[in-house]
This record gives sequence, C-alpha cells and structure tokens, in this order.
Amino acid sequence: MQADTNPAGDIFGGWVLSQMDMAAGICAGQRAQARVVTVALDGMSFIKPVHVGDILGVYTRIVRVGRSSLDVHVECWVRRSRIGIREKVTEAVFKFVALDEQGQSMAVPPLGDLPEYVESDL
Ligand SMILES: CCCCCCCCCCCCCCCC(=O)SCCNC(=O)CCNC(=O)[C@H](O)C(C)(C)COP(=O)(O)OP(=O)(O)OC[C@H]1O[C@@H](n2cnc3c(N)ncnc32)[C@H](O)[C@@H]1OP(=O)(O)O
Repeated sequence: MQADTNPAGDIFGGWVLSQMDMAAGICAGQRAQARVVTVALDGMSFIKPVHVGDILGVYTRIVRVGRSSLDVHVECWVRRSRIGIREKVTEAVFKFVALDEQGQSMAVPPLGDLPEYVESDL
C-alpha cells in the first residue's frame, strides 16, 4: 500500500487534513504575525474522495479573532484528473492560538497594526 493512499486507492483523509492544517496555520500566522499552534478542529467534513492525479486547492479565510485565538475556515477543492470538473472535497474550521517566544498565548494584533501587505490579503 502506498504511504498516502488508502486500500481503495484514494488519498488518505489524514494527508488532506495535514494540508489543511498547514494552509490554515500559514493564514493564522500571517494574521497574528507570530508562531501559531492548532488547538481545536470543528466541523471536519470529508465530502468527496480525493483521487490520485487530482489537483488539490486549499482555501483559507479567517472567520473569528479572539484575544489570542483565531478561527480559520478551510475548504479543499479538487480539479479531477488535472483537467476535469472542480468539486469541493472537504471543509472545517481550525482554531489556532498565537504564541510568544516563551510559548505563552499572546494577543493577536489589531488589523490596523498589521503591515500593509498582510491587511490587503485578509
Ligand atoms: C512571523 C510571521 C510568520 C507567519 C508564517 C507562519 C507560517 C506557519 C506555517 C506552519 C503552520 C503549521 C500549523 C500546524 C501547527 C501545529 O501542528 S501545532 C501542534 C499541535 N498543537 C499543539 O501542540 C498545541 C498544544 N496546546 C498548547 O500548547 C496550549 O493549549 C496553548 C496553545 C499554549 C494554550 O494554552 P492555555 O493555557 O489554554 O492558554 P490560554 O491563555 O488559557 O488560552 C489561550 C486561548 O486559547 C483558547 N483555547 C485553548 N485551548 C483551547 C481548546 N482546546 N479549544 C478551544 N480554545 C482553546 C482559549 O479560549 C484562549 O482563547 P482567547 O480568549 O485568548 O482568544
């Protein structure tokens, strides 16, 4: 059996989940301008399988900012067999906490304090 596929030959859900975690972590880290860690995952839906040969796109959007925590909505879409139809395959909300250099939770900066290039992206 291949490392990233299940016995049916589709991509393991855990592999897709890790791509979502990384994409959401990049998004949350940019918003927080700090290291972030994943603390919770809500509403994970595996809607359709991902097949070998599909193109996977991961789309992130911040939906809530607390004191130190951020919720990032993540959707994955595939382009079947590189050139086929486009379908949504997963979605979830990942919760991250911003950490300072001592590993303690730290306040997420207000939008107005972010560098211009970050603000225009979020
Ligand atoms: C410089 C720019 C760079 C930008 C570019 C970055 C690029 C980056 C790319 C890589 C991206 C990788 C992304 C993967 C990241 C991992 O895989 S991380 C590995 C897995 N996660 C962990 O190991 C985390 C383990 N947990 C912990 O260490 C502790 O729970 C924490 C996070 C330090 C929080 O500790 P704590 O004592 O609960 O802290 P506390 O101050 O009481 O609470 C903090 C906040 O967390 C919330 N919270 C804590 N636990 C929970 C929970 N279980 N459920 C819900 N909320 C919770 C609280 O409600 C609170 O929220 P706010 O009211 O402040 O908004």
